Amino acid sequence: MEDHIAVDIGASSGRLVWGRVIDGELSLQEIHRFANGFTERGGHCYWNIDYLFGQVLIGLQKAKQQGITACTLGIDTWAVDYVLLDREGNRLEEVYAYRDERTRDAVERVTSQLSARVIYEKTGIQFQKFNTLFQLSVHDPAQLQQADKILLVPDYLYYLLTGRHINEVTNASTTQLLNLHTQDFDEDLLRLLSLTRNQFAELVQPGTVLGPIRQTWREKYDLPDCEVIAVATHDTASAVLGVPAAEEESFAYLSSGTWSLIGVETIRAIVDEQAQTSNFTNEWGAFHTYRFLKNIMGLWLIQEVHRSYDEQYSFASFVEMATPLEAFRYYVDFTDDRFLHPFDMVAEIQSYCKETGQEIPGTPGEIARCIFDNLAILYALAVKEMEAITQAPIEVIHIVGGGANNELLCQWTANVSGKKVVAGPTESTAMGNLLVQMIASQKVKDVQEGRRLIRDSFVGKTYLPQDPGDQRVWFESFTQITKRGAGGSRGHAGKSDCELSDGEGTVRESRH
Ligand SMILES: Nc1ncnc2c1ncn2[C@@H]1O[C@H](COP(=O)(O)OP(=O)(O)O)[C@@H](O)[C@H]1O
Ligand SMILES: C[C@H](O)[C@H](O)[C@@H](O)C(=O)COP(=O)(O)O
Ligand SMILES: [Mg+2]
Repeated sequence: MEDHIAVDIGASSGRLVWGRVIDGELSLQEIHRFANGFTERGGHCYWNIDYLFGQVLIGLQKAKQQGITACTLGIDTWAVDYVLLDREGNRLEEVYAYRDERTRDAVERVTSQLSARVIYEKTGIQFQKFNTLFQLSVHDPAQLQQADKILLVPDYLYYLLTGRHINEVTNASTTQLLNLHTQDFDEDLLRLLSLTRNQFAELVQPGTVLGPIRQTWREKYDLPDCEVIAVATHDTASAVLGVPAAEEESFAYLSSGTWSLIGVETIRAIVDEQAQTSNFTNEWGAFHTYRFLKNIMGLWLIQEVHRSYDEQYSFASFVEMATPLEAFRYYVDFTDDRFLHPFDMVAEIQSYCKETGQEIPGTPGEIARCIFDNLAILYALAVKEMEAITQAPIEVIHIVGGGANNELLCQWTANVSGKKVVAGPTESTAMGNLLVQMIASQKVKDVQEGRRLIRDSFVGKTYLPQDPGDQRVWFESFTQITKRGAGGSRGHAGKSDCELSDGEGTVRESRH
């Protein structure tokens, strides 16, 4: 098969991207783009999964109209959220969105039955209150008992397309239900949830061929003849595959979209106390790797500010307004759960600054600058923590996803971390999705060859650190103000504060 189509659905937008290797380069074309986002009804947050599946079919129909008659197809989406199916394959209810408040106390409830340390040693997954483990722990038990199959969102889209039940491993690992040692769902955790193994599906690796699209869709829509392939269906796992790193590079990736997922690729999980205290995760990667990473609140913050200002400013204009302003006038600990789903993000940021005795950002540019500056500090802290935990130096940070377009944030990530930053590709998730399809189709030999193809096919932008002199001031001010805290529920990140010593750039760790 020469043509490949990636469906990449993030929390804020989705896209279908056509890819083909032409004269030794990866040629891409965006075929269809659509908005995504959860809606709130009756005090709960839901995804519109029927709308999303409809957009996939519309995108495939557009592909056929553009002359793609036969192709492979892969789907990736955000993590943790799931669908309950009955024996006939019908959805038992709406699909909850992970920002739903129902899990506010779920971590404490679960870890009172099985300790956090035991759960972390079993799974290696960061404690985020919206992980599937915690969502299922607060789900109506009667509904759970009726579930014949529990599929994650991309698994469900694959099921709708092909009729096949699967749980693909990279996304299944984000449930915090997979056992690192057995490489299967953990029996103790399933028992704690009163669930059984056969309520989940067959665990499959990226590259597994699932078959054709069901005849029922091909009769209703004029679709290409597709060979559907399970890719790295967790969008971040695909994003990591699409990072154009050279084989010899010691690199960190930063998948910068709604979330900022910053991490390194490892071949073994790291589940020591230091990793747990710093709330790093070991999500499963493609080809038997692990994604040792940390969730940082990300560009959700500016997406919500965009909404607070009635969408009158583009993301590019926020960057333009923020760029000329003084750096680090405000310090905000965006790991605090209060920023996970506030009613009004602008007001929440202003309240935090008032509560911590700081000046209050008032203009859209000041709010944006506050967000970008403090994200840069959190990225730099995560890099310092990873170097301390893995004992491996990080030479370059590859920023991929929509955030690669944010020149201010890319530059200040370099300034505060002291590392070289390479920005792009924006569509690394789609490229990683295509990469698995091309490996499965034997068009590309392996990940290294695929990354070389991506490197040869697009030009990234390099940012070198500037103003290294002020780093210590920024870190120490951030640490002092955020340690004072501002009320609100702190994130489940057992944060360790890395502080720079006297400017040599070495790292001295201090812990709460
Ligand atoms: N031109 C731009 N300038 C600045 N930021 C941008 C630009 N384009 C996209 N972004 C940022 O990228 C984010 C979306 O990234 P994306 O990877 O598409 O998110 P997701 O996959 O989570 O839906 C936006 O929220 C915005 O902050
Ligand atoms: C809730 C999860 O942590 C989240 O989905 C994250 O893993 C992720 O995949 C974010 O992807 P975006 O493209 O929505 O930023
Ligand atoms: Mg994304």
